Amino acid sequence: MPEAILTGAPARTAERAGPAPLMPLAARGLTLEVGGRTLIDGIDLTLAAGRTTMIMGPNGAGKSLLLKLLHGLTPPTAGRIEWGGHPLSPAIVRRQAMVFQKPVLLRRSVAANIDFVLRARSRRDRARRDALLDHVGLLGHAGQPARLLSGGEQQRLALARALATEPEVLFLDEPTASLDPASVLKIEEIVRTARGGGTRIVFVTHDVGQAKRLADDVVFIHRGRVAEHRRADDFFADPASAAARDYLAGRIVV
Ligand SMILES: Nc1ncnc2c1ncn2[C@@H]1O[C@H](COP(=O)(O)OP(=O)(O)OP(=O)(O)O)[C@@H](O)[C@H]1O
Repeated sequence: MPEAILTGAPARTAERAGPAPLMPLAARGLTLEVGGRTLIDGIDLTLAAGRTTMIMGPNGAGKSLLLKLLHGLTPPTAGRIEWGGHPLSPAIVRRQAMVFQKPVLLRRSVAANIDFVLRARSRRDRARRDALLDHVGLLGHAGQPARLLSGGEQQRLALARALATEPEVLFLDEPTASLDPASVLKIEEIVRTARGGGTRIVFVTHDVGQAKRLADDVVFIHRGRVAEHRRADDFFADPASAAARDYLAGRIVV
């Protein structure tokens, strides 16, 4: 079974030249104002290839909005985003996928949810679908209506749908926020495998333990700005910003 089916991004080698790499990401002066409120306030951010970035910060800091801006779901009111030196475009967005806290699924069977994505990419093939379902532990549920799955299973199906697009960048917005610990670990394992296969992970979480388990680097957002962006070990050992220090110490940060 080809590794890419399970892990997301196909290997890009000299022999198999594809489009230019999406990384690094460079966001400059990224700003979003809505109704006179500055929700994202001049963010400068550079993300290198081959890593898992965890985005952390208190409620309302702007984490989800940042993800939506980077993935092109919301246009900024000022600033720019470049992926691999190119402005964000529909072609770039198609090379990325996003998973939300509430799984986005079709009211069809588990298998049909994957078939739909594969067909949209002209890659429908039963072996491929079954490999994806097996990878997320849902092969035995293939014929069931997706809406009857448990919350954790639905989220694994949402992840399988995202992986079916072979994303080079996978955005995850609190995908495990309402799940039990066993489901959380299963999803983390799938994310880890995707990263191992070369998919760039950008993951919003409130769960400090999860961030420690997965992060190569941490972006801490506070009041629509990057309070700090550090290697994970450094961030957790000695956060530089007062907001992150308070957050990690369990103090209320507003
Ligand atoms: N479409 C929108 N229009 C107006 N305000 C918005 C919109 N989306 C988000 N906001 C506001 O922007 C701020 C940041 O929202 P965002 O969802 O990015 O926060 P967050 O850091 O992800 O928070 P949480 O951890 O609670 O999910 C919040 O004050 C929110 O109410």
